[in-house]
Amino acid sequence: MIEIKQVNKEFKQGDLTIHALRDIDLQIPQGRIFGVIGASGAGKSTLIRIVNLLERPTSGKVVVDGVELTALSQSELTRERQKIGMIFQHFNLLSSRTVFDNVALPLELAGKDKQHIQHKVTELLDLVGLNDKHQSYPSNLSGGQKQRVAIARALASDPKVLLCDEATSALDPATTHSILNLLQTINQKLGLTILLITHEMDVVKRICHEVAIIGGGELVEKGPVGNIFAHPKTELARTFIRATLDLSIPQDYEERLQPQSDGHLPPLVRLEFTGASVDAPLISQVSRKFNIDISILSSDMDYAGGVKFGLMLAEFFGDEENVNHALTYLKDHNINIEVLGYVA
Ligand SMILES: Nc1ncnc2c1ncn2[C@@H]1O[C@H](COP(=O)(O)OP(=O)(O)OP(=O)(O)O)[C@@H](O)[C@H]1O
Repeated sequence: MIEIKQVNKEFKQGDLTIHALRDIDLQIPQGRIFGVIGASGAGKSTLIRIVNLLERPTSGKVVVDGVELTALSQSELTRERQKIGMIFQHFNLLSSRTVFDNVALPLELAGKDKQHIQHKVTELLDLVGLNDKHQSYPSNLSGGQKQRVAIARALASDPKVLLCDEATSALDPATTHSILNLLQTINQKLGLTILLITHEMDVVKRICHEVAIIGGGELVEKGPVGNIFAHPKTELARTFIRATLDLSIPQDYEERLQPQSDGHLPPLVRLEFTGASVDAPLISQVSRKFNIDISILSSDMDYAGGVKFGLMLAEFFGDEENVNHALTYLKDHNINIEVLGYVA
C-alpha cells in the first residue's frame, strides 16, 4: 500500500547540509498498522511528512496505493492526497469551528452537499464516540476528545491510509490507551492502513503489526513486532525495548546495598531475559541444582514472538560458591546478569 524506495532527504541551512534521511526503503502492506520508532531528531517526522509529500524527498520514490506520488503534478497530487488522512500530536483543530464543523470541513472543501455532510459527519462522530459533542468547541474538550475529532476529520474523505504523527504523545497513559484502541478498531473495521511514528515502544507493542527503527536518519532494523521484541539485532532496538520495562530498585534496598560481599551477604541481581535466553524454568532449576534460594523482588516479563523477555530483580541466598555457580549457569543460558550490590 505504501512503498518508500531509496528515499533521501537533505535540508540546507546556509553552508550546512543536514542529511535527515538516508536510503530509506519501506514497504507497508495494505491493512497493517506499521510503527516507525526513533529518538528525537532521528528523522521520524520527516519520514511521515514525505509519505504525503508535505516534504519532498531529495531523491527516491514514494508510491501510495499503486500511484507514484513523487511523479505527479501539483493538481494530481492534491487529488491523490485525499487517499491519505493525517493526525498530529497537537490535534490541529480550528478553534472557531464546532466539532461538527471541524469534521465537515474537508467535505465542504470537496464540494459535498449538505445532506451528505450531515450523514457522513454524524456517522464519523458516532464511530469515534463523540455523538454528544456535535456543537461543542475544541476549547471545551479534553485532549483525548480533541484527538477523536481529529481522527473523525481525517477519515472524512474515506482515506486508504492514515498517518499518525506522534498522535498520543500529548496524552496521559489512560487516554493514550483509549486512542490506540480506537485506531485499532478503525484499522479492523475499515481495513485502513495506518502508519504511525512514535518515540515510545509501548505504543508499538500495543497496536503495531510491524515496526521500523530509525536512528540518525537511517533505518537500522525492521520486522514484525514480535520478532523485534524477541530477537533485537541492534543496540538501538534493545534500548527501546528496555525502556518499556519498568524496574527500579526499591529505595530501602538501594540504601542497604553494599559494593562488596563479606562472603555472607546475598547479591541483588538484575536478570535480563531476551529472545536468546533459553526458554526453560531456569529460576527453579538453578535453585534446586545449586541448593540456593532465590527471592524475586520485582519482575517485568512480557511475551512476544513466541518467547519470554523482560527484566527481573532477585536476591540470591546461599553459599557464596554455589551462588556464583548459579549465576554462571544462568549466563550460560543466555540470561544477561548484573550484580547490583550485596544486601546488608
Ligand atoms: N525544515 C528543516 N530544516 C532543516 N533541518 C530540518 C528541518 N526539518 C528537520 N530537520 C532536521 O532533520 C533531522 C530530523 O528531524 P525530524 O524532525 O524528522 O526528527 P524526529 O525524529 O521527528 O524528531 P522529534 O521526535 O524531535 O520530532 C533533525 O536533525 C532536524 O534538525
